[in-house]
Amino acid sequence: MSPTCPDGLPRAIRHWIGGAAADSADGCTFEVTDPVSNTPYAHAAAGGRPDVDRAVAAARSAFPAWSALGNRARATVLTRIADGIEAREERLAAFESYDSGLPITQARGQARRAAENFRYFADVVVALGEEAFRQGQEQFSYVVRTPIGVAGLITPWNTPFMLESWKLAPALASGCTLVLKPAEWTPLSASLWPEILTEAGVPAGVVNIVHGIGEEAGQALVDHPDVPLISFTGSTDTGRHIARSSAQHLKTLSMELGGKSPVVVFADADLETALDSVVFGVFSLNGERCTAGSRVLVERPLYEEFSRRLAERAKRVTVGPPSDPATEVGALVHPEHYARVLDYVDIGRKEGRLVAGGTRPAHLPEGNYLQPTVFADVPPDARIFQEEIFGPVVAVAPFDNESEAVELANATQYGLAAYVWTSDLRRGHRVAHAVESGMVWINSHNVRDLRTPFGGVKASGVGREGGAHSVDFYTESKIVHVALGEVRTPRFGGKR
Ligand SMILES: NC(=O)C1=CN([C@@H]2O[C@H](COP(=O)(O)OP(=O)(O)OC[C@H]3O[C@@H](n4cnc5c(N)ncnc54)[C@H](O)[C@@H]3O)[C@@H](O)[C@H]2O)C=CC1
Ligand SMILES: O=C(O)/C=C/C=C(\O)C(=O)O
Repeated sequence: MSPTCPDGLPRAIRHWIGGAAADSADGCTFEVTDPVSNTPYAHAAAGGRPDVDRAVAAARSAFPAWSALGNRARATVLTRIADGIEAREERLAAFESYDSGLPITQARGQARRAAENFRYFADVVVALGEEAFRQGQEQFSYVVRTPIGVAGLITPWNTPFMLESWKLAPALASGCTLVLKPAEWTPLSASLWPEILTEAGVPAGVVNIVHGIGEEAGQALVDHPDVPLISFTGSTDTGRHIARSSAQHLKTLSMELGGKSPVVVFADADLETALDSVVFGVFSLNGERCTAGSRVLVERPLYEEFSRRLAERAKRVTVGPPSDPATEVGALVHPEHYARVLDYVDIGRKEGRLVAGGTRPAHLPEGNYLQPTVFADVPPDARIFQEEIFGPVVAVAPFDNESEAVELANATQYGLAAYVWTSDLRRGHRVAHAVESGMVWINSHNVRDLRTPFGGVKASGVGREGGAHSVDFYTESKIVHVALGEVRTPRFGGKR
């Protein structure tokens, strides 16, 4: 076990079902490792169908009372959850950083964002009104919004607790009860939910957590007939598989999938700010980020200078132990993922020109560390231009004019985020409109506004979450029409 293990590290990570910690029905567990020592530090319960069945049953029995509670009362509980997260910021960040390899300073930021998610959705549902429509003096129609039932939430390993909170908060605010299946590589921070939720007064059964392998616990949740909705964040391949499985029950789906987000830098851009943003955008969170700007397209007159300076900056990024406050890039989550990223680096050596990184830092002989890596002159058909690497690796390519920039930006199957840098705002908006992506930032890095729709197009996902979009997703709308005046129904079948 790593010598830097945080205080209070559990040796056993258990399910949370109906308000109580639980082992799997068959007693199965799996080993959980940290990305610095790559040795097991705990065993986690490996859930299967019987565990998911129990969790769904608990969520179903908690649903009537929770959904009937009313938005304001649920918002009060959400605010207490936010308080509980904030009170544990340090422990939460230490757990997250230890388990996932995220630098501790960034893990603290993610813990704060998790609390913000709960405060934000508490405010959203308190402010929520319902729509009404009037047709002159004849008819009045109003929308009744009801929580959809038991939500199935399946989350990834890249910023585990924050992304769990991004689904839990709107689901709970909307009146759903839920079953969460955290990612198996990073179950540690989810082990803090039970004490946070219990302290906040969340009734037993409202939130249930089943740990386990995706193909077993996750699949059982997707297949369960009493779970009408799945919110999934993860890889595009798994998303496609879940969509196919969900078709059987016609489930409501939200899919936040992979990305290969372009950063388009025009020659008139503010070079220093654009550089800062590109470096942060692809190397923060270890590059394990769906919205990472992992393809940088630079207008020809600026291309050589930009590539050279990006390489220089990448070489100066501090790679180090996740627990060190000076660390900017920590350890990649798991040896399997590390090997996959290294494979891409080998592929990139043949496809582009390696100008920075590509190797393990000399001062870190153990652990899943990679020096931030920059490939220049990457052609658009290269695998490192097309495929999501999900690590600290960036592909850089030149373009000659605006239409070529848009063509290159759109030349992958993905369409999650895009970034445009130019001092010509008209052009910024034109490019933003032409780029095929769910989100575009102009002269800005990935600054989030929780009121805005979050999600992608093409292979990057289906649906939007964030703000009112999340409430729409976790509720069903029913329209009630009522006649206001005299009713003149066309008469069939003769006179009265
Ligand atoms: N936020 C994002 O955009 C993410 C993208 N990825 C991409 O995916 C690649 C592979 O990562 P993986 O860990 O394999 O991601 P994944 O998509 O397999 O895992 C995400 C979640 O889905 C669950 N899952 C897996 N198979 C399932 C199934 N059949 N039914 C229900 N749930 C299932 C997993 O247990 C985990 O909780 C990464 O290298 C990266 O490129 C991965 C995680 C997050
Ligand atoms: O900011 C959000 O709400 C979501 C961010 C998600 C990612 O960065 C990710 O999945 O990598």
